Amino acid sequence: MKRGVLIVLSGPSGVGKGTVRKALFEEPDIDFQYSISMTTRQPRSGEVNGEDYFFVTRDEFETEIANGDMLEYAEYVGNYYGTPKKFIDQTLAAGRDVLLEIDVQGALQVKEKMPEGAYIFLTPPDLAALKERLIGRGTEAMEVIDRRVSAATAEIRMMANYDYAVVNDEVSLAVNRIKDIIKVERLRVNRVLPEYIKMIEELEA
Ligand SMILES: Nc1nc2c(ncn2[C@@H]2O[C@H](COP(=O)(O)OP(=O)(O)O)[C@@H](O)[C@H]2O)c(=O)[nH]1
Ligand SMILES: Nc1ncnc2c1ncn2[C@@H]1O[C@H](COP(=O)(O)OP(=O)(O)O)[C@@H](O)[C@H]1O
Repeated sequence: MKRGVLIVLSGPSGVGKGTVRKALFEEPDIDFQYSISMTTRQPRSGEVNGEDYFFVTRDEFETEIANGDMLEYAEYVGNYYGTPKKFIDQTLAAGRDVLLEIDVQGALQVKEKMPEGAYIFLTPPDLAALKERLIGRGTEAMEVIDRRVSAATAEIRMMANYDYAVVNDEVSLAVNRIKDIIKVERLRVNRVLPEYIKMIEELEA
């Protein structure tokens, strides 16, 4: 069976990853799965365990790490965030595509292990827009915002490690660009060829 495509949506904090990912999954014709991350941070009001994140204790998270069950993880502002490995392995093996929405550190770890994925970097139209979005979201103090913006400049340089750059000027436009990327990724020779090789081998057997 043809393996599914791993799609990694990443980019600096405040660029709109969560917003764009949610809008993408509201589209009627989406036929890929979302990899739900695990975190030790407290759920925010309205967040649902097993939908937004798997919310676990530090002990539980550290056990997962020790067992080798995390594809990648990062510590961010005192909390662990990570991607459970089993769901991704099983879904890709079943021929279904999976989307991960993770920070830049995490995406680079995944790329080392799974370079065959499609790595999408979401960019702000400019740095002023990034700062305005972080202010507008109203979840961080000004000092934290300034730190996130300066972290973002370093992260933008990491774009060199990605396959695609998608500007998040308008959410619906960014969503359409990502849908186009996924369509193209499914047509890459290295995804299609193994199936044909198998057919030829069966014919020759
Ligand atoms: N490495 C890694 N980062 C993650 C994962 N899930 C979420 N993150 C990142 O962790 C950071 C904090 O996430 P969160 O607390 O939900 O805040 P918010 O995304 O800034 O609203 C964000 O940059 C997320 O993209 C994951 O599975 N792995
Ligand atoms: N295209 C956009 N135009 C204007 N504001 C946006 C856009 N995309 C996201 N935002 C806003 O920017 C803020 C940060 O978005 P969020 O999805 O939380 O970012 P991230 O998940 O990358 O940290 C939110 O307040 C969100 O509503």
